[in-house]
Amino acid sequence: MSRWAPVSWWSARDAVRVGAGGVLDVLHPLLVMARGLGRLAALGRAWWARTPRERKGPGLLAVAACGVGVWLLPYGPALAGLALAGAAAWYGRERGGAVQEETLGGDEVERLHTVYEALVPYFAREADPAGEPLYAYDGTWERAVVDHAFRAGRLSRLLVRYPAFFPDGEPGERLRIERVLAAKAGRGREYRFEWDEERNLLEMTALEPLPTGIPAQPFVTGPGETVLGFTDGAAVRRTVPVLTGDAREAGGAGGAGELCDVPPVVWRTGPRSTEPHLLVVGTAGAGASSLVRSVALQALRRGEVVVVDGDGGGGFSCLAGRRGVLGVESSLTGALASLEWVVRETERRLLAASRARQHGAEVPQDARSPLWVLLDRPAVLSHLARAEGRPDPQELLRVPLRHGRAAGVTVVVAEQFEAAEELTDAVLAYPRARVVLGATTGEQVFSVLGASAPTGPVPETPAGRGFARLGTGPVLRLQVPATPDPSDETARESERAAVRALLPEPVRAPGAGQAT
Ligand SMILES: Nc1ncnc2c1ncn2[C@@H]1O[C@H](COP(=O)(O)OP(=O)(O)OP(=O)(O)O)[C@@H](O)[C@H]1O
Repeated sequence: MSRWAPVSWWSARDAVRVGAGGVLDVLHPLLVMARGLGRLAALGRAWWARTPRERKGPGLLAVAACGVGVWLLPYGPALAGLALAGAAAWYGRERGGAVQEETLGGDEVERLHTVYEALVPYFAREADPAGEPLYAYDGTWERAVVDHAFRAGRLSRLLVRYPAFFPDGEPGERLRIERVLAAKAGRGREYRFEWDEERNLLEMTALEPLPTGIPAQPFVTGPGETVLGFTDGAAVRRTVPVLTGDAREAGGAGGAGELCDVPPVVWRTGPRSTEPHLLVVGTAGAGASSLVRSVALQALRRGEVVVVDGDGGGGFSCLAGRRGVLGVESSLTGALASLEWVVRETERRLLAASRARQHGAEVPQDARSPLWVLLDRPAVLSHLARAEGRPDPQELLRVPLRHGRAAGVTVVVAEQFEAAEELTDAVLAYPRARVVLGATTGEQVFSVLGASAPTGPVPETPAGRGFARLGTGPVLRLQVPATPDPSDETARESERAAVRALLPEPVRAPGAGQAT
């Protein structure tokens, strides 16, 4: 063939392909850098989105200060440019990045298939009119599993599509699916389930355990705010600084320790609160008394409390005779006397507030300062009252429960599930802030909170672990701060010391009886 013969079509295409490949090879470093810069920008955006509002300003300030520092350093900008290029190259690698996409191994494919097979009995239906049903005994997981992620070889996130006929509005049906998924994804972890009823999607995410052992301490809160416990970062927009238990132990009880920011469940009380009263229901020994004690210690920072300890074993004697504690009662007679006083006090406050308003004056301080009525296990006293033919102490709660919000009176009732049916209608109806504690069933959670728990079965339930719901808000996982009775020798000494440190000063010599 002559040197000058026309080039054939195929050889021209080969030449273009080789040329394009060469150009891509030459540009490859630039492409990697561009991808890395994009990923760094995405990480920055994600950090910005998850940073609480109050920490954004200081964060920006720190970044700006670093920028000025780098600018002033000799060769600072050049070194910063090199560091950025290095970071971009690292994050731009083909399989690199903070969020590394895993190629599915055989084991992972098998796990997804197992999960799919476990769901088939619930999501498949005989004689499905759909030509190719999503779930079938001889089907495969690829169409049903929309997204998934594995961490350390275990399923950490799963998004599945379910058929439209599945009754996803029924808590019982949901619970069955959640149990199956939690079992197949691996026991020993807690999972969050989110049902997207509009798109027939169910998302399961493996959760980190909540922090346990955070001791009682003066939490950074505003007036009328009470920290019930701690929850997931994604569930609330706020964090509070706390000293962790280990840090306090390291530094000695109450000593300076390492601070860490944790997301709290904050309950707001007072005249503008939509959830002015709290109901806690727990299994025996789940930590309901500790939660009441924790609320009492926080309430005493700004108000006065009356405590009724139904079975006398809740460990509230540490509060007796302290400033702001108007009474700690465990007998039926004492409880009735205290609660009758609370009723009269609520009415007095209402009257004083109404008179002040009529005269266009400010409501006097003694008619609006916070008064807390804390009842632990009232069912015991109700039973005794019935046996002795005396009035039920719970009936006396009707007035503060109904009018307490306007009178600055907050009621907290804690009871065990076994005796929950002894709670009166008023106690069950008025408290709109609710907590369940302990190893509870889905039905128990629903009966108290009026909504299902967002997570499946809890593998291990440490004391003080449960769920909280404020009004009609979402159900939040909850870990109550460790607030033991200071005389409980089974509790950790550092935690007991932390409670002792929070007790208000005594108003009379120890042993002189209870304040009334
Ligand atoms: N949040 C918590 N962190 C650590 N330990 C806790 C927590 N809450 C409770 N405990 C411990 O669990 C035990 C039982 O707590 P508590 O007496 O508060 O439970 P309870 O539900 O009131 O039980 P009961 O009604 O049977 O007295 C105590 O030893 C207490 O120190």
